[in-house]
Amino acid sequence: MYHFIINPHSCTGKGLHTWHQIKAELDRLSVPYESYLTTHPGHGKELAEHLFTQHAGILKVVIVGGDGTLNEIINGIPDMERAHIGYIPAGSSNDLGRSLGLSKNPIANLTRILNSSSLHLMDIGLASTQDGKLQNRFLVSSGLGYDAYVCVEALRSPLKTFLNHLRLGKLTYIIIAIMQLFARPFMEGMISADGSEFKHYKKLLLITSMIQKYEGGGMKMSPSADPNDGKLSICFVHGLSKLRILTLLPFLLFGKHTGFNGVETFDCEELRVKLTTPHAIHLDGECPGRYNEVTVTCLPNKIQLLQ
Ligand SMILES: Nc1ncnc2c1ncn2[C@@H]1O[C@H](COP(=O)(O)OP(=O)(O)OP(=O)(O)O)[C@@H](O)[C@H]1O
Repeated sequence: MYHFIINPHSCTGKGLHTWHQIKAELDRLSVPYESYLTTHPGHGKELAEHLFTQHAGILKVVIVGGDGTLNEIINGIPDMERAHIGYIPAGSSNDLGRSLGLSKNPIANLTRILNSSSLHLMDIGLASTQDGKLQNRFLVSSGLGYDAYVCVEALRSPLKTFLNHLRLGKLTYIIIAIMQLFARPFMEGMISADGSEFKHYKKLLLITSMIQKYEGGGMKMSPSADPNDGKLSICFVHGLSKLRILTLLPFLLFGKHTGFNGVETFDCEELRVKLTTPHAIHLDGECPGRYNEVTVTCLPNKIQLLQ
């Protein structure tokens, strides 16, 4: 039995359209399944919690939606060891699908999941605060500062809806990225990796922890990220003027930004950040609030994907 969780609203309605195609194929093949459509933000998490409380043992959960829906669901699963997860991308940015090289064809993805004979184990990340107010998993990336502000804006911007209708959803992040660069102040704070001494930085633009290579609708933030190495790929930018950063954005698109002065990259198992003032954080594009002290950890081989 497969349990399908669908965000009909993902990519401004593409989720529902994709689901209709998948449902027809499931019915044609007489595959046993249950389906659940999300009705509001946060519902994916509630559905996953409910599903795993109601059923014992291993569950095959297939997610139809974008990275945000995936994020909600993996945060609702109490015990990742019990979840075998299939993913059919139907979002605006689909950075997990892009990083894993998944097909853009929903039926091809369904066929892959139904015929899956092995599980693809992959790392996930956990971002937390000491008071426990933040305790969220992520599959693709988590970022403090600039990339989070871009996500906050993308989530509420009518531009995303408009461009999704024109099938230009990827452009949303590029346009908002340029606008947010000049709208937001820099951060200041300290960073420590794997227990090293904290180092202080001024004019911090962003601090991003990547599991996958891509975020923000195809920005190759970490070209060397490996979702099976048990490590976070960190990228942070500091000490540059905004005009200089603007000239670097095209390089970021193609993952060629890493050699420049002011762009630091390294791998670690645990990253600790202490900012002088709270700033927005995103986890797979979902933005739970603003924080100033965050610990990000890699949880090796924590998710089991039907491949
Ligand atoms: N029925 C619904 N109505 C409105 N919003 C929903 C509904 N179900 C889920 N959501 C919210 O939609 C948001 C975006 O979902 P999702 O990530 O699937 O699509 P997307 O933003 O188009 O894709 P991506 O994250 O890949 O850019 C999530 O924050 C989720 O909470």
